[in-house]
Amino acid sequence: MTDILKTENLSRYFGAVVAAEDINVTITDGEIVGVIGSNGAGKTTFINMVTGYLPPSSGVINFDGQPIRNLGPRKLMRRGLARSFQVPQLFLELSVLDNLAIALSAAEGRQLNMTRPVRTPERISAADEILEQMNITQYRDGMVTAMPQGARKLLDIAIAMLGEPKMLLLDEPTSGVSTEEKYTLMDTVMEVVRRRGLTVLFVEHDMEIVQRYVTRVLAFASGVVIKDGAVDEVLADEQVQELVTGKRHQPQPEQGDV
Ligand SMILES: Nc1ncnc2c1ncn2[C@@H]1O[C@H](COP(=O)(O)OP(=O)(O)OP(=O)(O)O)[C@@H](O)[C@H]1O
Repeated sequence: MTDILKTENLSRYFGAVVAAEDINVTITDGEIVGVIGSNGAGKTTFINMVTGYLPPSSGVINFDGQPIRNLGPRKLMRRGLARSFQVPQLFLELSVLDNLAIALSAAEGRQLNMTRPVRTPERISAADEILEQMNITQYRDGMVTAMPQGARKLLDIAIAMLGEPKMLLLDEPTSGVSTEEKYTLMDTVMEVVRRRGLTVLFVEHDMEIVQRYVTRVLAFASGVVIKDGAVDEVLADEQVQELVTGKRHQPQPEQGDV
């Protein structure tokens, strides 16, 4: 197993606010890692720095063995690092198919051009393939506004997968999604992730989702990683319970224990 993402002393300050400080994280190819932390803990700042949306104040980011700190989101996407957003970044008044065709055209590095059709046979075929894998084919020809929130999240993640990334960073994939929809959504995403052998890092507030889908957790508090380890170990940690999850996530005693 090789390292795919490595950060060294990665920091970001907004004036006097310490949004992230000395983040040292190494992610191995194929890992599924959860990022937890209370509001304002620095999770999105970390994801934004790694994906080129926010320049770090200091520190190093290596992806796939190369330094990437000065690269923007487009270049990173072409290197194989893609992301989805807490609020899906979609053209609401366009069809689902057009959203995918436009994203594919951007992934190919093309500017939109009135004289060139955005729907080419190759793009339609690639769009149909990902729609089927994400179980959202039924929405293909309708506008994004006609999709429920869970399906919009799946479309946003589908778009992130279009450039055949090696690693996917998901910012709160289940936020705003109903309790009934969230497991179906995560099962669908994880099946595609497994089939494609992707590495995933995802920010999540829902500890049931964290426990079910990740093997390793990074716990953030006040811009610092306070714990990095196996999911059960991190969720059982006293400091994590105090600062991130609350006491209700303490492991329950086995039946018969006194
Ligand atoms: N553009 C900005 N300007 C000033 N301060 C910012 C900016 N972005 C983030 N911060 C601050 O940096 C800190 C970390 O914010 P961040 O959004 O990374 O937290 P988070 O863990 O993602 O929170 P949430 O779970 O609420 O999304 C917070 O104190 C926040 O107010």
